[in-house]
Amino acid sequence: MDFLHRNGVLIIQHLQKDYRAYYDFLNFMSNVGDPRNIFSIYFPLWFQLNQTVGTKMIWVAVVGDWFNLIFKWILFGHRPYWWVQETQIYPNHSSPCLEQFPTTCETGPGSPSGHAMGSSCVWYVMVTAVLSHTVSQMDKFSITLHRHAGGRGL
Ligand SMILES: O=P(O)(O)OC[C@H]1O[C@@H](O)[C@H](O)[C@@H](O)[C@@H]1O
Repeated sequence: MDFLHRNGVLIIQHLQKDYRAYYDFLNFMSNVGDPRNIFSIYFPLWFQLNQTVGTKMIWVAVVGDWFNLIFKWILFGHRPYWWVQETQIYPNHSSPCLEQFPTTCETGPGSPSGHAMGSSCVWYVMVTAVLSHTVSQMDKFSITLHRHAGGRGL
């Protein structure tokens, strides 16, 4: 397990160091996808626009959170931010310094990440809804165009 945590820490360091320029973008994506927005914003909003998407949102929140809870009970994984302080694999207090953010300051088990699971589900539902809407609009447009061209005998 230490091998996994150590590599996870390396990936976090890589992202925090080499992708600093994308901080605002990544933080924005993470905040927009925050599952806590489902109940207060996305469900009421999407239910007005499209009941199927709104219902999907609620199912994503309920089923996704339930799965996350079960997986957390099974794995009961460390969070990298406290693992680097507690592990003995870094000699002489040379543990890496990881930057923390408000959403990472949680005290429960960290694996699998509820935020990562929830956000990816929220983004998946929203992106697929927008894509299918766009495709159906394009289909309607091309049918109209085809009929129009056919009517003119082109
Ligand atoms: O399991 P993780 O990654 O710490 O994420 C859990 C948190 O993820 C956040 O997105 C939710 O808004 C919180 O309610 C939740 O506690």
